Amino acid sequence: MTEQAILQVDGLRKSYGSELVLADITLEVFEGELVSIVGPSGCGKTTMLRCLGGLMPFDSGTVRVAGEDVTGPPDTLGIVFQDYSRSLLPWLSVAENVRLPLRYKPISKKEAAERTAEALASVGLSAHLDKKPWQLSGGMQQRVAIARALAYRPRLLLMDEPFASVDAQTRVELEDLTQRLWSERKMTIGFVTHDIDEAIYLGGRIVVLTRTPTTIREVMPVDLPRPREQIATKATETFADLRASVFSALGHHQEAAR
Ligand SMILES: Nc1ncnc2c1ncn2[C@@H]1O[C@H](COP(=O)(O)OP(=O)(O)OP(=O)(O)O)[C@@H](O)[C@H]1O
Repeated sequence: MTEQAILQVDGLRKSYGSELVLADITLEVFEGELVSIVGPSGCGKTTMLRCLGGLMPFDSGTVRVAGEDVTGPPDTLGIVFQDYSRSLLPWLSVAENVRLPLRYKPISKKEAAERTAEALASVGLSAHLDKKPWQLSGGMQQRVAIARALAYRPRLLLMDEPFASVDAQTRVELEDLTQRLWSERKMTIGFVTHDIDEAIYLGGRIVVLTRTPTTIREVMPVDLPRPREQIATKATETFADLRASVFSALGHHQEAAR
């Protein structure tokens, strides 16, 4: 059986006015993969995810999710953004925030309620259903945003620097939560980060982007067994070697751009 690409990006090009941001992105992500995408600050990571998620038009190229050309937000795709304070509605409870997008799915109210409860349980927030997002810590708010995406049951989940705004301890907890949810739910995840260790720790492959006008510099396989563990995995020689390789792939480009 051949592997099925859930995401196919071919020659994606995107400018803002005269500023060319994405020059040529060609990438396949296969069903069940967790792919990390790293790149220098401002290289267009968010722009790329917005194009992949059908939230923004692009100049040329094609994006296909589950075999369908992306012209608007695909039903099979969920996105978790970095800025949870803007993505959650402050006047709705935690449970209502998670349930909201399910209104657009052809499912009964009963099923929507079940999915909401199940998703919030899986991120450890069953005790906080009736609170407002602003009554929770930053890490808990990002768990709500993750639960909202899970309840939607996407085949492909894109995460845009989701843990960049939380403290270091919360960040490692959320990384482990992501790893667990990915392995339990057999989802496909595209995880954008500028943190090299996070990219290696989570990814089965790492896509390294250049600076703008952005292309893919390198795709590196991550040959580390799962489940990964924060201290043991990061202490391995393979992890250290990968850290050096990703660092130099990013740094090499900076040299070339001078
Ligand atoms: N809506 C917009 N209009 C015009 N230019 C934009 C817009 N959004 C982003 N840009 C520009 O496009 C480039 C890439 O921005 P983008 O936010 O996609 O990069 P990024 O890699 O996600 O950045 P960061 O590492 O800071 O998160 C930047 O030069 C930015 O100023």
